[in-house]
Amino acid sequence: MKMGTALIYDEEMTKYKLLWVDPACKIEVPERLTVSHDALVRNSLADRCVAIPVREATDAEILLAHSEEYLEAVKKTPYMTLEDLKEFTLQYGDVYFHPNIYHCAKLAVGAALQLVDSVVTGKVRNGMALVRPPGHHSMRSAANGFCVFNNVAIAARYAKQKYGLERVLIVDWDVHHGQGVQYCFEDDPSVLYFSWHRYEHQKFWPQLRESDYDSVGKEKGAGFNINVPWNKVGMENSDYLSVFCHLLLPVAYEFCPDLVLVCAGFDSAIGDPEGEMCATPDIFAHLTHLLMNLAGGKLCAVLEGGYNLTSLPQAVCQTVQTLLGDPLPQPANLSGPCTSALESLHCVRSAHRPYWSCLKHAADLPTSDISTKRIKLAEEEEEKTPKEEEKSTEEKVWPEPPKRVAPPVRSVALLPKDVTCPEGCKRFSSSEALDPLTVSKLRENFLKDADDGDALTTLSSLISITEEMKKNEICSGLALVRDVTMAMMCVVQHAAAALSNRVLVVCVGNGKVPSHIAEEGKALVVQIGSESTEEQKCKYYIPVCLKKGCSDMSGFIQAVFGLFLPLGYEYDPSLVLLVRMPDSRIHDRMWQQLTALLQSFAQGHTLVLMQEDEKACVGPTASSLLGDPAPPLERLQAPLPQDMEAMERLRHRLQADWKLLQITAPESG
Ligand SMILES: CC(O)(O)NCCCCN
Ligand SMILES: [Zn+2]
Repeated sequence: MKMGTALIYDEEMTKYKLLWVDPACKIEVPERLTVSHDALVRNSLADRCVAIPVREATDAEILLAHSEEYLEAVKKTPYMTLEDLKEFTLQYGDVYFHPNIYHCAKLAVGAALQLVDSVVTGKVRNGMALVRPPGHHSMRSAANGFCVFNNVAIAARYAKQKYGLERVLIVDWDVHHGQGVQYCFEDDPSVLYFSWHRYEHQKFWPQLRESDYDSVGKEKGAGFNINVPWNKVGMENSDYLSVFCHLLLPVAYEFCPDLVLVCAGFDSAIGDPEGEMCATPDIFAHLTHLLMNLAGGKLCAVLEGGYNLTSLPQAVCQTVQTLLGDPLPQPANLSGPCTSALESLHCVRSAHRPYWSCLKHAADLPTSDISTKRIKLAEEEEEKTPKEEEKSTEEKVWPEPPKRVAPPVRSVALLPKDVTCPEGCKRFSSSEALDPLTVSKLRENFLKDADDGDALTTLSSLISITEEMKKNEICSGLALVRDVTMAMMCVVQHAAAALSNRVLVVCVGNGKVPSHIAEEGKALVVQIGSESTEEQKCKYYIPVCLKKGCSDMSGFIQAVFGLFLPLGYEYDPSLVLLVRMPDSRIHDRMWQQLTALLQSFAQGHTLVLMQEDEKACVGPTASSLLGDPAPPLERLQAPLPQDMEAMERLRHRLQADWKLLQITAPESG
């Protein structure tokens, strides 16, 4: 049964503010919370969530990440005069105190813990806590960067202690480095901390040497701290997606967390005065979705920063709407990552090569002088071509995120009569007959013996399904057919011709795929199997070979993140056709992960084709199409080196045509 999404908010946390002049702190205003919550209410998202009340954190909970002397000191602030508060604040950096901030800081921690309880106990599937003060900069004995207590660090410790979780992933997409979280867990292999942040070669606040990519963690925690420094402003959606696909997700799946906590700061969105980035609010729908199939969907998002009162609420709504399971928006103009982002991505992947088998094949980092020279060269290169993302004073403008309308029918199933329709799916029966022209075309093009009534019914039903997807009357569908290759041909032919759709075809397993359907670019066909099919003929037919075939989960997941997702984002199809070739030998869990992840594209319009003897796959496929989180894969062992090298060569060859496949800066000079 579909579990809900928690929303944790209390207006008490708006009842503190800056009481004196401090340019560094004036952006942290109560309105950040009110505009975010009001937007959720206005967009009818709040009432679709399960409202969970906040509570005050106990001393013991706060002491999970802070010292007694610090807690005792903060306890005194409610009784301080304005002068005392100013005095007290001076000992910390870029933060302010207020008579009510201690109360609000306890509520912010308590909100995060309530969210953890609701998600881990299964009362809800996932959720978001809208809190202030934020947390990720605060340290064991110091407030910092508008933060008093480290909400997410405490939540991670609390989840491990109370529920015995072994591994917790913290994803920090705030535009600042959560050094407080890094310090908390840098020697702890049970908490993987990932952060990207504006850095500009240590020129940007908090200007810490340890925020750079070579801080990989200490002692037993080596490898479990991942810093992605943004050395230029103006990063866009492509930069964020590239880092997710080529770094965070492969590592996160290898880590196989029991819980995902997100330091959900939205100052990494366009228009924010702190981040000065150019990623649009809808990208947070994709970032959220890409994390939702880890840990069986147990995801807790806790607000950190976000200071533009227009992009902040938009990004909060995009995040919550995805947590609720609504179809994703079409990703906005993906132009490929910029050189600076590629330099950073390359450096981080190289720094973490020793710790993650998915990065083993990452090219070696050149010796330091070459790398800085490369970076300098790359930057000079970029300087020469002034890009719009240079620091600009004029107000940034961006389009309102598109409305994400969930079609009346979430998923249909085209099944032989004797196969029961999974709960939540609607059995498809081709009600209206197709127009005779289409029927005659079907006969001549696809039917061996023209009067094969069943085949004709099946093919015409598939065509009807794609037409109803085009009209957004249904979101997705699955079909058991006698011949998946013929069905695939028919759908691609029709979708390309009649519906002028770009179709992404993902073929899982061996089998002859008539690559001519990819010829003119109306379809992008990627096929993954154990046979190295004939060399890739054209840009739109991409065969991926795994020595051990699709049963090799670690090789498969590398193909999904390193190839399928970047290709899919760049191709930007309006229909995804997922074809399970006969005896593909793919594990059900891997199949469900793939079915879930491919819904990143085409606003979730996914049509799954399976051979009719694969009845056992109908239930699991349907649950993924209905938005249930795919069950976690077990801990992945190393992918086969020869598979990874083959994928490297393939990626290297394709990246000229497909920019999102790049993971290193183009050879400069
Ligand atoms: C939570 C946060 O990361 O947005 N705080 C940013 C503080 C910036 C101080 N210059
Ligand atoms: Zn921030």
